Amino acid sequence: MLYVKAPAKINLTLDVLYKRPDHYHEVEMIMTTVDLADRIGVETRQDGLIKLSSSSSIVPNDERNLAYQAAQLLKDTYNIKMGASITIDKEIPVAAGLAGGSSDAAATLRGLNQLWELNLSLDTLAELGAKIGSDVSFCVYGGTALATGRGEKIQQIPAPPTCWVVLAKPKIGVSTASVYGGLNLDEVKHPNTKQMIQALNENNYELMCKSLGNVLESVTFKLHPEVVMIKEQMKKFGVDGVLMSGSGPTVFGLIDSETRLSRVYNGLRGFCDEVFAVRLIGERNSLA
Ligand SMILES: C[C@](O)(CO)[C@H](O)COP(=O)(O)OP(=O)(O)OC[C@H]1O[C@@H](n2ccc(N)nc2=O)[C@H](O)[C@@H]1O
Ligand SMILES: Nc1ncnc2c1ncn2[C@@H]1O[C@H](COP(=O)(O)OP(=O)(O)OP(=O)(O)O)[C@@H](O)[C@H]1O
Repeated sequence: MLYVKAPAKINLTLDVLYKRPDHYHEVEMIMTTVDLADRIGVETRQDGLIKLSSSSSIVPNDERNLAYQAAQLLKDTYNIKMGASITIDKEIPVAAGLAGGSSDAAATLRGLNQLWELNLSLDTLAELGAKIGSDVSFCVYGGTALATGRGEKIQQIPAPPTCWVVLAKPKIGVSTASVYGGLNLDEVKHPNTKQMIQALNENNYELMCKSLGNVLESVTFKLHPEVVMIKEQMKKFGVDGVLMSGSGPTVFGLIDSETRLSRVYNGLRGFCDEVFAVRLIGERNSLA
């Protein structure tokens, strides 16, 4: 069995520029990886079938699973006769705004590329990944990137200053399609993407914390007031910066002191379903 790491992502910024005729939204967002990861195992099957199992009882084990779709897409595109057994050790919460499914698909592409000796470049895998979902291309590379288009155009940028990240997810799942669908661009406050890029270029932690912004917060906050409450609690417990990731409902807080980290972590565990304290990684080579 070959094992591949599938880390979660957070959005440091998420801006929507306009709605496109194909019903997707043109986005501009800065994404980075955190040290909370699923573990994907891949093994060749001589019978040509794709079989998947996972440690989670809520993700499907059939062709609805994004990792299954990744294997099928590779097989179909390159006319591969071999099959694969895929296992998923799920650590990333599901439907959380952390790209868990997308990262599983990306890790499956990387893993099978190696296992089946296809020698495809990461750029080729990212292009394939875009057919599965908008976040998959970023997850193929990992690291830190500016994503544009519908999210599939990836430009690597410097990793953020290292710090702690507290992730807090309330007991609800959010549908990405309905959040984008509920967006009113006349109402939103756009994040300053350029300023965030400057912060990363300068390795400036304070400016990074000040530049966090996500236009989708306006929609998810209206649908789920408990997400607003988590954001307020994080501020109260003393994080340096706080934002909802993706379409939510996970909220993340950035902290650079271990003392404050335990205060925030313990405080949130009191009333939030799933809380994680992890490191911001943001380096491309961390996928090994
Ligand atoms: C919210 C984010 O996670 C931020 O990183 C992504 O923009 C969403 O990425 P994703 O979950 O991979 O999204 P997809 O599976 O491609 O799309 C799910 C649905 O979200 C909406 N969608 C997604 C991406 C985009 N740029 N515009 C959209 O309007 C569409 O209704 C689409 O049918
Ligand atoms: N490998 C997988 N892991 C998790 N969910 C999966 C997977 N494959 C398919 N799904 C389905 O995808 C849906 C979204 O799950 P996921 O955890 O990827 O959401 P997310 O973190 O909000 O994604 P994003 O941040 O990319 O919008 C769930 O309804 C789940 O059933």
